[in-house]
Amino acid sequence: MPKVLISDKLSPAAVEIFRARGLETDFKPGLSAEELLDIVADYDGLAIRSATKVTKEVLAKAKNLKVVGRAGIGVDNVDTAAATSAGVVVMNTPFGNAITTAEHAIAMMFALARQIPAADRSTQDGKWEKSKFMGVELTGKRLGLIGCGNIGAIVAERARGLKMRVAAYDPYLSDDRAAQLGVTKVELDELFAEADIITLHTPLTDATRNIIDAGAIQKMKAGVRIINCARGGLVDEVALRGALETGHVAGAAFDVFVEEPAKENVLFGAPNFIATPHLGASTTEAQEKVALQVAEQMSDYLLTGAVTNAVNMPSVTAEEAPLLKPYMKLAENLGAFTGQVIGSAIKSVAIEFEGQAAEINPAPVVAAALSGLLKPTLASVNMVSAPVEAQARGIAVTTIKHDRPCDYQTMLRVTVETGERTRSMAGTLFAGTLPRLVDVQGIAIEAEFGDHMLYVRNYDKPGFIGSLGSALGDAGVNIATFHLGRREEGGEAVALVEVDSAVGEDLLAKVKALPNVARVDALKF
Ligand SMILES: NC(=O)C1=CN([C@@H]2O[C@H](COP(=O)(O)OP(=O)(O)OC[C@H]3O[C@@H](n4cnc5c(N)ncnc54)[C@H](O)[C@@H]3O)[C@@H](O)[C@H]2O)C=CC1
Ligand SMILES: O=C(O)C(=O)COP(=O)(O)O
Repeated sequence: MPKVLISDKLSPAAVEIFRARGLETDFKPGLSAEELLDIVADYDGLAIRSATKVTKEVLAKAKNLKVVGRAGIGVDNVDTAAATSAGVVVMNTPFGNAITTAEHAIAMMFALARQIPAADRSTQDGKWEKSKFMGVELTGKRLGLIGCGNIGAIVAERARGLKMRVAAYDPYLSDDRAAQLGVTKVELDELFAEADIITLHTPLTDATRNIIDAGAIQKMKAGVRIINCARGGLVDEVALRGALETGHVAGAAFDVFVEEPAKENVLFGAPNFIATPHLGASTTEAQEKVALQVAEQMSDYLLTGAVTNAVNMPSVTAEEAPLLKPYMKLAENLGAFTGQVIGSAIKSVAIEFEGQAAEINPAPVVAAALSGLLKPTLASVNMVSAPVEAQARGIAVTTIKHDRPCDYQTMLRVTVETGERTRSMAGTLFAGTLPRLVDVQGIAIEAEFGDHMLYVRNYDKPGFIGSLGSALGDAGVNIATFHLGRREEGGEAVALVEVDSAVGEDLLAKVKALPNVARVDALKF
């Protein structure tokens, strides 16, 4: 049974779900990086929030790991590229904490507008400084959103309810969506020039790092207020400190910092600066939602192969998973067959879907075909890593669906080109689940994929079967199944022989030397 480690403070709901689904579960929130390195090899699944750093080193140790589940949105604490190369699915829960985080941004906006934290401290210190804490009204003010995805859109809706005028800078926001949200789409400089309050809701990327820097602050209205409940690093902290000191920025409220946990920070103690310790997602409701969701998603993947909300793999629904599994196996076998006989660098791969196969979700099947194809040349590749490995090698991948009469109820074909030669294999599913090879290089054949096989290209001449049988028998290799196909009588032919043990180089050379044999390969599936 798969084993899961929860290494961050997830709601106990996650433990309950994992255990109810029959997974062995260890709940160890607050593990140090060293402790994680020591034990991670034992687990098939790792459930985290933002504290655990899933680095290259962790992934290198995690020999059994199949899935990292982030109970939350941002996966910047996971080395997703390294996870993909290691064949580990990374999934998140993109919606469960969005409302809660948007509410935190709104709370920060009120806290800034009315200086609530400072007023609270002063009042409880017995000062009653009524005139010191003059606030600003939010009604009618311009709110500038940088990023208008899930959370930004919720902030926009709430802010419109507060009678604010809302503008958004988000290159990926469509005009229709902006109109639906009642938000004015603006360019970044326009937002900087017009906004009374700016709130950030983008991921941290190369394009968004320091999107608010000293130059940007210069372009802002004097008296602007800035809220960051998205990611540390979106705002240049040193530049902001300077602007808070001069009063050009009238206040800032941050939930996230360049270095976390932020025990020290250049912004701490600056005038009108409010800080919370990455609390955006921390409500009972949100934590229950993300914990439940991540535990269900991870259990589904580990137990059924269903993939939901993965950031590095196409989705496979729970309903699709049982239907797609045999197709993925067939595609992997067809890919593995071609990969083992191709012999030189691959330029392109086409995966064709015919009959009932033309109706299925092709992406996971293509990933499985690529995984089989690349396995003979790459030490460890699976359907998570195969598409990026193919891309990295400049292999062009095409998916073709045919809507035409087909000899079989369902059929997949994998065709690989190297520039010098083309290899093409097709297969079907017997009884909807059993992979069968039905075509090798245009020659009809009907064969199962066995663990050890001999693939012989020969000429259709009398005596071939006998001499091949004797060569194998003399070497003590038992034949399990024997399948033949030929292009025409006396012409090019194919023999696929399933054997009970691996065929060594000596025996391969003997078979190759038999009369009428053109080539022979030992295949493994
Ligand atoms: N403080 C906290 O505890 C939490 C923080 N977050 C963070 O909030 C942020 C937003 O989350 P969601 O709204 O769920 O993400 P999302 O993916 O739904 O939205 C992000 C938006 O940013 C936009 N964007 C991307 N590049 C941009 C650019 N260069 N300039 C302007 N806009 C750009 C995208 O088009 C998208 O609309 C993420 O960084 C997430 O990690 C999320 C949950 C809790
Ligand atoms: O979901 C996110 O992106 C968050 O930043 C929430 O982080 P947390 O789960 O509270 O450590």
